[in-house]
Amino acid sequence: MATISEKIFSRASGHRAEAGEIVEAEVDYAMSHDGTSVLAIKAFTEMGSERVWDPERIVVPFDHIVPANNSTAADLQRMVRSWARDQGIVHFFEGGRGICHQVFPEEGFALPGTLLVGADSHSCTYGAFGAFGTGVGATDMAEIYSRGRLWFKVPETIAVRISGRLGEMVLAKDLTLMLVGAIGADGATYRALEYLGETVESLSISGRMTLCNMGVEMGAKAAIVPADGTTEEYLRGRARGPYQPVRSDPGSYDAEMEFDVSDLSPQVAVPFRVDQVRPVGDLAGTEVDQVFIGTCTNGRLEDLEIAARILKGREVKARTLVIPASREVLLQALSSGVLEALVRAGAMIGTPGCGPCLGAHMGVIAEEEVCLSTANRNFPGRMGKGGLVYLASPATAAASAISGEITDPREV
Ligand SMILES: CC(C)[C@H](C(=O)O)[C@@H](O)C(=O)O
Ligand code: SF4
Repeated sequence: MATISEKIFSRASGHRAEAGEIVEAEVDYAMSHDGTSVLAIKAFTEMGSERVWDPERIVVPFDHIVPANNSTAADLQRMVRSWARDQGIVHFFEGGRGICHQVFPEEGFALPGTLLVGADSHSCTYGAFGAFGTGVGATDMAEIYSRGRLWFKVPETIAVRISGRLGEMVLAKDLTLMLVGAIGADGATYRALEYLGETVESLSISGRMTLCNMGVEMGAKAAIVPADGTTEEYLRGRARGPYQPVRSDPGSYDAEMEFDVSDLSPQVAVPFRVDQVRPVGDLAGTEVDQVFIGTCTNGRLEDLEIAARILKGREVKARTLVIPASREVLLQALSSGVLEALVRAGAMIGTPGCGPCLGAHMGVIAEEEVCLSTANRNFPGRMGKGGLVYLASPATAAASAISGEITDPREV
């Protein structure tokens, strides 16, 4: 009897791996971006390493500060580019291609049954494809650059079963925020979350990515949706190679939880905790200075589409920033008319990337300003010193953009 995580670590370590055990495992693909590559390269060099283990299995997308906002960022980015060139890194993605967690799956690296490690906490997003995706720090990444292997503690798994049909204008993000509120910011520390049940099965890849993306906000090492037909369909023509999906054996879980989302309303996480989650109705009327639709949580086509549906033919009152998660998303939004509807409504459009998500550039807010964001974190100072970040779905964000205050998307 074994869980998905145990099966993945068994294959990657070459022996039967059980939860609680520490194993050395071989990584299938590694990822580091413009931000964390800087530190990982420094550690790699300090370790005395000269060549990377496999230039085809290290993926480097530029996304956190693109285009560079000052000469320090430009210098560091030049250093990473030239290191990648010297090492012969094959999968280097220049700024504008998109957010690492969006580009990585789009390019077919996120495959069922694989072990994927990123130097970024939201690498748990790859669990949406039935993979074990996890984030590590720069020194661990340097070790992977060098040897392609790392020590891992095989996590116990909490099965989270979700039933019920999501209502009109109630999205995967609302389901995700509800779970973060219920499980808590440290409720899944060092566990793997496995999402099951009819509601999860009915989610699109985009919705599954939103769900898995916030796994780390509950402390989880990984958040996994078992691969199925929806996964296969997405991977057709994208997958980088053959893959072997794995499933958990019944009864292999450490704990099980159940939720019914039939009556769920749109949810909002209030500053400064991701698990301080309330129904949108409780916050209706809270004034909003800026609305931000984007990030690795909610910057995909589906997210922009729902926002455009709400904003079409209307005018935003709060300043509104839309940043597509990738060039692929931007192009689709362009050809489908989604982008035009957003621009006509008064939205600013940014270069695909992280944008102001972590307060670095392109939409940082002022002290005491309120931003309603579709991102995954609302810690103090996250989008600018003294600013307040509320987290919600793209539908709630669009509805609130029109009125300039937090608004239930079912009421516009
Ligand atoms: C910059 C990076 C290390 C960080 C992370 O790991 O999550 C960022 O992406 C974030 O969302 O805060
Ligand atoms: S969009 Fe935000 S949460 Fe996602 S990787 Fe970028 S900074 Fe981190």
